[in-house]
Amino acid sequence: MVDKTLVYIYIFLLSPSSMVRRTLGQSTRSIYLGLAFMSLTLHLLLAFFCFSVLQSACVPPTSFSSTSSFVPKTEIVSHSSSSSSAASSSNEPPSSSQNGGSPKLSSLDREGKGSFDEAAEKKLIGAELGTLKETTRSKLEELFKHPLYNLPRPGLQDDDWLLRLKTDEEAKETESEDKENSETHPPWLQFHLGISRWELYDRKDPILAQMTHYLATQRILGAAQKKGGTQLKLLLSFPNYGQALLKPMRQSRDAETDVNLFYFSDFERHNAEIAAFHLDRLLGFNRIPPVVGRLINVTTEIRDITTDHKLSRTFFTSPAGNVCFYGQCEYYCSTENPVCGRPHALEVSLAAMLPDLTLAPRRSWRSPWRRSYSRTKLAQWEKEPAYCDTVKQTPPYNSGTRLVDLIDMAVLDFLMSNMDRHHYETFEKFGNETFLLHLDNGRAFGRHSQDEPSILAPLTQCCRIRRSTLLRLRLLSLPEFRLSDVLRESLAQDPLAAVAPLLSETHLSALDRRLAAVLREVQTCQEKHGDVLYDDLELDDRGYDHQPTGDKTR
Ligand SMILES: Nc1ncnc2c1ncn2[C@@H]1O[C@H](COP(=O)(O)OP(=O)(O)OP(=O)(O)O)[C@@H](O)[C@H]1O
Ligand SMILES: [Mn+2]
Repeated sequence: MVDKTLVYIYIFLLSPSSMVRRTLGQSTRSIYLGLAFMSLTLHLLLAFFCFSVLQSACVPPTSFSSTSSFVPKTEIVSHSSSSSSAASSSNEPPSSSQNGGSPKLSSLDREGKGSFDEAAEKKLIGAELGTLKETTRSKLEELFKHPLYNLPRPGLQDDDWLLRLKTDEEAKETESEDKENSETHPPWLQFHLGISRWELYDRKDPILAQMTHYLATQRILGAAQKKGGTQLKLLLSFPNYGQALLKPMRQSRDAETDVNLFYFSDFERHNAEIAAFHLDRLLGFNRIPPVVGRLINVTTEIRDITTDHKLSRTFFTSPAGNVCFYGQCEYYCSTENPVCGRPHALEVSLAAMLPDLTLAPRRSWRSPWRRSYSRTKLAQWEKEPAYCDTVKQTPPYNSGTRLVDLIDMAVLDFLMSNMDRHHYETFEKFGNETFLLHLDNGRAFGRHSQDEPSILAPLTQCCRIRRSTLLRLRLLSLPEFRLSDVLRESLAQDPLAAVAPLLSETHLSALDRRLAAVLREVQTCQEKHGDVLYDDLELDDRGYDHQPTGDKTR
């Protein structure tokens, strides 16, 4: 800066004065020289002032330069690195550096506490304001420490696991070998082996973080269209035979559903699939397969590697120079509704695939509260106020946990405003005594400005709810664990959070509003009925409930 000032003075002194010499006479020359001298003096004074007074402003803040490395706006390379950059954008501290790069340690519920130098942070954001403690405490971590998220798990017998690798005899013979194998199994296989009668995964199992890391980072070896359903989705394959269900981003994240579109013709959203997985986990259900966001290159990671000709021939370059495709399906698979990269980069959701149907067949159940899927007709449940009485007497809703499971699902769907739950699935192996799979959440989170009370019909019409569910909902309505706060924190761990928050603040606050509505609904029920709560906290030690639906009440 000093050099620059001197150069400017030099130019000012010499250039104009040499011109003056050529054009003016002797008398005026002395006036100009006088002026030049004054100007030089003034500039020297100015330079001196800058040195003495403004020196600090000219020096880069070296003491803060180290902090810039804790907010890396880096490329999405791994679960842990992306989570730290995502957390930084919401003023959360990064996850522990010990977790860096290691999928094993980047446990989903350990986010929020890091090795970041607290003194440096105090300096940076001004701890004297007294807000530091508030901003660094992880509500998510606290929530998962709560006893309601650590209830004793039912004892599991052989027939309570979906898959088994070996018979008992074999396992005994090769116990150590077996243990070794379980450490080298690819994450998707470990995920499959962890599916039980009562839940899809154990929230505390490190395999969950390994699974999302795997989906977010593995090389894509194959991509083909997946049949079933109405909208475009792809089946990706990874090394070690892993697979994922891909749903692409089709519209801007915050685009609200067109008010003139029926729920069954609304676009599916990749961020809804991701957010639904996080929400279901926060509600303590663990009934949605792990879903993670990923930024893929449509050209190198789909177009160039796919052997699915029906898919590859729908690729084109748009007038804006973006690489697009549309595939073949019932809804929105046309040139007018392309899925486009920017120019190659595309946000997608990747869901872990469930075990193949040949290994673990599933049963699909039509929901008793299914909508009519007609523009003109109403469904039975919309016309009959006592509809639930009929359902309660109809197997499998007349015994076990099926009815309250369905009500759990209705609560999840109401919170995220998913009107498209026409069917649900269960694993055939477990018969009727098992959890319900909450698959296909692509049409959730379409509208934040409105709530859809009809989604809660199973709760309002039956006036039943699991005790554990209600207690967790109450917990999530407290300021210390506020649903919007824990979901924001949870979603910040997804790699795509580095691109933009997965749910806008408007959607997050809609969740708090809807949660309050659910609690009001339960309150209204309790004022009218005596058998609202289904006490699932007193089941037998295998999680079975042997009594008819009406008996486990409080
Ligand atoms: N993670 C998964 N693993 C294995 N199969 C899955 C998974 N997710 C979904 N499926 C299967 O794929 C089918 C289609 O998926 P999905 O329901 O998400 O598609 P869709 O186009 O949204 O369907 P719809 O148009 O009926 O709403 C599902 O019915 C389910 O059986
Ligand atoms: Mn769908």
